[in-house]
Amino acid sequence: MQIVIDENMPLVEQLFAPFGQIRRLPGRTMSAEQIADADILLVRSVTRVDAGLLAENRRLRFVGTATIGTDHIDQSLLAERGIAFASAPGCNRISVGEYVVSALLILAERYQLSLAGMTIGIIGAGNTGSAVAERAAALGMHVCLCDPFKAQQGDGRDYVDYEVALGCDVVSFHVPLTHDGLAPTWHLLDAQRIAALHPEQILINACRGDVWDNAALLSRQQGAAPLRLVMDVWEHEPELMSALIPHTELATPHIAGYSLEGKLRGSYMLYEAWCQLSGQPVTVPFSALLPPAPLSAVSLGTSCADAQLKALVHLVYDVRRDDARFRRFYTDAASFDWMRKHYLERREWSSLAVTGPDLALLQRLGFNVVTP
Ligand SMILES: NC(=O)c1ccc[n+]([C@@H]2O[C@H](COP(=O)([O-])OP(=O)(O)OC[C@H]3O[C@@H](n4cnc5c(N)ncnc54)[C@H](O)[C@@H]3O)[C@@H](O)[C@H]2O)c1
Ligand SMILES: O=C(O)[C@H](O)[C@H](O)COP(=O)(O)O
Repeated sequence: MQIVIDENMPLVEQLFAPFGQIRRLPGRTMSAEQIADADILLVRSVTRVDAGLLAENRRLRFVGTATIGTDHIDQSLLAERGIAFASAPGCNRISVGEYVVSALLILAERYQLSLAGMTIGIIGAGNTGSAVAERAAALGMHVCLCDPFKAQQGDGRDYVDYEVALGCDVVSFHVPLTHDGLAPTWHLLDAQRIAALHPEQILINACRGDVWDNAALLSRQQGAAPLRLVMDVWEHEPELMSALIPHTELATPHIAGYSLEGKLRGSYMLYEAWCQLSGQPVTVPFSALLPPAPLSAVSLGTSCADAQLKALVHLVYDVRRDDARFRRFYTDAASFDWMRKHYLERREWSSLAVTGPDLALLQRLGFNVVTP
């Protein structure tokens, strides 16, 4: 079998080599001709899998995207052609949650804010939104979930309307990019709502760039009352509106989900899906794939006060690392993709074993708390 895979997908040789011949291609420029003979096609968010890409292929059996987002996949086309599909729901939810907490800790220090007691509106209460909610609640924030679909289904959690969530001290967006249906998310944060926000609010976008009207944001930021923006995703990536970058508090090149664990889980979930589809046993355990973390253990002599918590969080991952790199190296679309392809290794908090007294908060946040 011919297996075509995005060049940025980790682990695929260990996982898919037993099934056929692997050919890696740059995801953003994959063409119909290049994938004409593929039996399996594994992509990431930068490859649009549509009629154009599949125009010369008559043998495809399985398409997988090692991502949570699926807005780049024409799923109805795959269904029409009887091509099996899998994505990687929740694969990097923890990575996104940790990205948002790192950003909040940094802005709290920058503006002398106390996160405890502040309100956070979370737009989209699925895997990533819930990961943020869990961590924000652990830090004492008052969480307001906005998700009309989950509110309608009922899951025991309380929900607020969008306009209420937009009034919170922090508003973090975690919705899929949708253009139709009951509550489409394209430009969900539109010019009218951007104008109504107050300058002390912190807005975070770690879902899809097109959920925010970036042109309207730029004109707001160029005015007398700019907002406090944390932007990981940008409208029209990788051709983003670079004039926005200097007007943000933190700016990164679509890496909120790029922990090593998150990326490996994405590939692994497609391996599991293919094994299930093809009736073959899963022979490689996920635990065998994770390398040891560069820093694996820390012992705290005293209980974990705010300062220690911040130090521990940023010992494992500090979003300022990626912000500085982005501001220094971003010049054009190619540099955007280059920074993502050559992303520096980043581990999740669970990779750090912490011992010491009174570590309940660290445990709630996902650190590997080891009782002595
Ligand atoms: N920046 C990154 O690296 C990164 C990482 C992971 C996911 N993402 C993006 O974030 C999106 C969400 O990820 P997830 O794992 O939480 O997905 P999910 O499917 O688990 O949750 C999305 C939630 O959004 C809700 N929703 C849909 N439309 C809404 C609306 N108009 N208003 C409020 N809520 C709405 C849905 O009901 C669902 O509960 C993904 O689709 C992807 O595009 C980005
Ligand atoms: O949808 C997702 O999982 C995230 O946006 C993820 O960061 C996408 O990463 P990419 O496929 O663009 O490398």
